[in-house]
Amino acid sequence: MAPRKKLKGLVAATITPMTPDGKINLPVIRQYVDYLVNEQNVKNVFVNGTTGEGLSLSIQERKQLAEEWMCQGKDKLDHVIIHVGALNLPECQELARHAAAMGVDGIAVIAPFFFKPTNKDELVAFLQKVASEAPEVPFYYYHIPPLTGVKIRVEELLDGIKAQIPTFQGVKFSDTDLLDLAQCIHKNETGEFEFLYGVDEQLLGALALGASGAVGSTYNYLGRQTNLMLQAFAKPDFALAQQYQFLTGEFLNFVIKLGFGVAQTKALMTSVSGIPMGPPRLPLVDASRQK
Ligand SMILES: CC(=O)N[C@@H]([C@@H](O)[C@H](O)[C@H](O)CO)[C@@H](O)CC(=O)C(=O)O
Repeated sequence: MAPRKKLKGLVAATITPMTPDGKINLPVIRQYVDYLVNEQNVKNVFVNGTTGEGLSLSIQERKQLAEEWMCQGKDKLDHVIIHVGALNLPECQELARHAAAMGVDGIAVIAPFFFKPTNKDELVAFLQKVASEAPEVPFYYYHIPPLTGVKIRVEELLDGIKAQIPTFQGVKFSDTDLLDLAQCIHKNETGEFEFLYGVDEQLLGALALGASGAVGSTYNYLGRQTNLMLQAFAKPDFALAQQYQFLTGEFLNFVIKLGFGVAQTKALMTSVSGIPMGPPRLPLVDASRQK
């Protein structure tokens, strides 16, 4: 595998723009890229994940989105990571091959969550079959137990992972179990793996433990502010970093009480950025129509 550029800064978990009648709205992605780069100072994206409703899209739609992000992000974005996870292996493999052919900067895979892996070996076997379809592409395991119900500890998964998945690059860690995260980072003495944290309201805690970066939905519209938190943390000015984390926390605490998810993220991003993100796809319902 060729030496790769280092992933620096925040990664926005992209929203999938849709038209009012539920089709993918590809033409707005150009404007979306410019908004992230120029208004939020965010130059990395994670496409077709949770926020992007990846598991609610057809394979064809996922490919089109990946292609559009690669095309519009050329010379503007630093890293385009494509989530290629699905409930069945052939679709994951097809998406992995497609992403590899486009020269993406990374692929990520969620644990399958209908028939679930029950232990580390089953999970690694599944991930390995996907990763091997893209042998030149850095591979991330996307750990999000609140949604998948797959609670296999990442710390366990890391043991011997490189031997089975030579492209293994790290983990997108979307869980509040900071003990597991800490154990992973502690094991990663040589720093060969990246741990990208995915619970935005707790990012500062993860940074203190040594997380290498962050992927999240709020960086679409709070990227500039969160970048200030990263700068304060790096300085180090912890008191200032805390103030930024408290601000994000106050906002999320308020909206979580009202019911916060992908539908609300779409509505929020539309009003903050002016880019029409449209409604979510069923079973999610438009935030403005919720009773
Ligand atoms: C469950 C969920 O959607 N988590 C978000 C967070 O960014 C989340 O929206 C944020 O922390 C607010 O709770 C991300 O981890 C998801 C994500 O990165 C993705 O869209 O793939």
